[in-house]
Amino acid sequence: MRTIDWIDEAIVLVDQTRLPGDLTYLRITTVAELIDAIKRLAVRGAPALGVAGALGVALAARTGEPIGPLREARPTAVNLAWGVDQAAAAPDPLARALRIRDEDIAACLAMGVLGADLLAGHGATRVMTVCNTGGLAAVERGTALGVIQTMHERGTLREALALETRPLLQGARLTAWELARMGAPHRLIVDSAGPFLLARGAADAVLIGADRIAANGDTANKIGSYALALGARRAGVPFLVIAPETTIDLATPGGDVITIEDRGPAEVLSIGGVRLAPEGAGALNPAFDVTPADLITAIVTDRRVIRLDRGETPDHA
Ligand SMILES: CSC[C@H]1O[C@H](OP(=O)(O)O)[C@H](O)[C@@H]1O
Repeated sequence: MRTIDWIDEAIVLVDQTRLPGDLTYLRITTVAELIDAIKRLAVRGAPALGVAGALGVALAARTGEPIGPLREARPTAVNLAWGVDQAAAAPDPLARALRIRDEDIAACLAMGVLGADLLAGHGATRVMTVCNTGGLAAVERGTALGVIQTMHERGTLREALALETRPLLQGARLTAWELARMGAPHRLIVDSAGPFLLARGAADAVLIGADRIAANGDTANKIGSYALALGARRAGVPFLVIAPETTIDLATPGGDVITIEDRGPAEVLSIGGVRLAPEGAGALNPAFDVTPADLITAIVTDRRVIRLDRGETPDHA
């Protein structure tokens, strides 16, 4: 099952807003439809957004729609703008987009091996993760959850603890769905339990994905990642970022200048269309946070392991 693909002159993608209840696909034939799917997280996850952006340029070549609004549809994941730029600069945008798709499939396999090898070296069998970083966030297999899948396939996964990931519940809805499909041992936890469970020794390592990695290693990822990094450091367990090279943005010097998507109060005040908070309550809803490089043990990409704990950085490793 590919999360996103090009089939019969259209983008076909899993509608992730319907999971875990229904596995359904959207057939996208205009850039406007693609932008809507990106904004409502029918398609989501940095690598998947890179492929979507590139395929969107191929659509625009057919429909004549502008690509600027596509490039800006979500600001934090560097991959979306990168995918649009790559395809727009290519003589054949569709061919370039299909290569990006295939490169992502290979990258996720490579990250799984490098990450599982690194964790084996630490004797880690119980891992904690936030949000969703499986095949649903890429084309196939994914990043951090791709490492967990590789561990499971090798028989070295004792348990994955997945944060539910409020407010949109990517962990409870998507990661738990993917882990169940692969038959991997897992349990869900509420987000605020993560640091405490690390303090109580519930996991041997924390694995997260990334939406944008700055040149110094500061990493933007789903809200809650920073808290896990603080908890991991206090507990003395490795904190690993798993992301393809395409998520590294050397043009961004540090995390302080990364734009953090604000998704507005509604997602916090209600859930599944049911109002949680009293009328009149306000809410803050940053979709991502930034983990400083000095709290990250290593960044595992499809080509290398960047040991931030040894002074390496993405621009010097
Ligand atoms: C494979 S990295 C995916 C990355 O994207 C997620 O955010 P969202 O669900 O809002 O697209 C989260 O930050 C993941 O780590």
